Amino acid sequence: FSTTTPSKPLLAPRTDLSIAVPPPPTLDVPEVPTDHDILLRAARGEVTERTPLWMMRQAGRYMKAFRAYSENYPFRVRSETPSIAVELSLQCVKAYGLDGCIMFSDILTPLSAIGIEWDVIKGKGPVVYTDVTTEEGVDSLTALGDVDEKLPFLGETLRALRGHTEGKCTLLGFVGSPWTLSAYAAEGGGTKDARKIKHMMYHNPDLARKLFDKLAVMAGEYAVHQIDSGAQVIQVFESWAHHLSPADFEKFAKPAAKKTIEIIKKAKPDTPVIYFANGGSAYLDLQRDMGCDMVCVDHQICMAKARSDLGADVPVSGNVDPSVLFGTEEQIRQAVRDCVDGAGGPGNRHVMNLGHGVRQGTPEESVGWAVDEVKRIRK
Ligand SMILES: Cc1c2[nH]c(c1CCC(=O)O)Cc1[nH]c(c(CCC(=O)O)c1C)Cc1[nH]c(c(CCC(=O)O)c1C)Cc1[nH]c(c(C)c1CCC(=O)O)C2
Repeated sequence: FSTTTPSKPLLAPRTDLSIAVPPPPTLDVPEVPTDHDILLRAARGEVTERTPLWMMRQAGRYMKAFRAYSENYPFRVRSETPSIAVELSLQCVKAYGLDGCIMFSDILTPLSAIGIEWDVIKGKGPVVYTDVTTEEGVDSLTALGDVDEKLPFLGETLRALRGHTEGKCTLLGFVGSPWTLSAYAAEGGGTKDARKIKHMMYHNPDLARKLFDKLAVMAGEYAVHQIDSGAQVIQVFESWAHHLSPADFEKFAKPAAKKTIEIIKKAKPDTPVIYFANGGSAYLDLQRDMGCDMVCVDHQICMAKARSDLGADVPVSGNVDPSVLFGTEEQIRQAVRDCVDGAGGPGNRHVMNLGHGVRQGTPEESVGWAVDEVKRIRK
């Protein structure tokens, strides 16, 4: 991987994309690891020689090299400038030898292409400015349209990333699930109780479904565009499943997510799709038939039970508690071994991950221990 660290902050205004010059894709692969595509194979549901891994939010502020950028550029500049997004995606992969590289972007990124304005504010998190809780609001949302025209950085970033990762590791794209995106938009950002989207669901279910449906189509088409641009696996993030009872998941979120997955699989049957419902481990039985290739599991359940709830035939991803990374080296290694064992042993149609994202403040060396341990456990 050839990437660079900024020597001085580039104080570009956030609308200035003139620095968006990605380095040409480099295909100078010095030594080709035989397991370069192990994550892709496992995500397809194949038995592998060991368990591959990547970590949700593996590109993040826990890394000093990442903070060199996050302290100097706003989020949208970082994620919408291909040269920076490429660098931020690769930092952790280079540092730890992860089996997967996920593009540095956000689930909210495509919203601006359908008429929903948003930003990530330092110290506050994501903010959505457009009201989607009214009939007019929902009707005003447009189709995704031409992504290369509306969000040109996306394809550019993925194509450059694929040049860097080819023969080395698997490139992951991702989308937010329709329900989680709708909830983010309705709430206007983070929420304790998702009250506004629930109000819509209970008082005006037809309007709520219309919103979920629009976002389901958008997310599906956006994922297809990512695959056309080089993504080899897609993860669908139902990040706010913890706000949903099993009944509401089944009634509202599941049909919408299934629609997104259906659109992806119809256009790209060979690209594996991983579905992750954060906080949804109490209703894994409802996720058996999402139409995805693999179900990612949060850390509120032990992996052996998750496997049994899902059925042994369902490939799984997850689910080491991200907080374990604040523990000792031995505790971290043990948690990784327990997770591999819980999934039925190394390479048993399992992609190792955390049960949610790497937490801010995680010691950088902890991530290294987790990666090292999973790579040591072979058949
Ligand atoms: C819910 C969600 C969001 N964004 C995302 C999700 C789904 C994953 C999950 O459940 O955590 C997806 C996401 N966001 C980001 C990635 C990058 C790739 C990766 O390393 O996983 C991915 C896959 C970068 C990011 N996206 C964001 C950050 C942190 C802020 C920053 O870097 O400036 C990163 C690294 C902003 C963001 N965007 C969002 C949140 C909650 C935040 C964090 C806010 C904060 O901590 O201040 C919404």
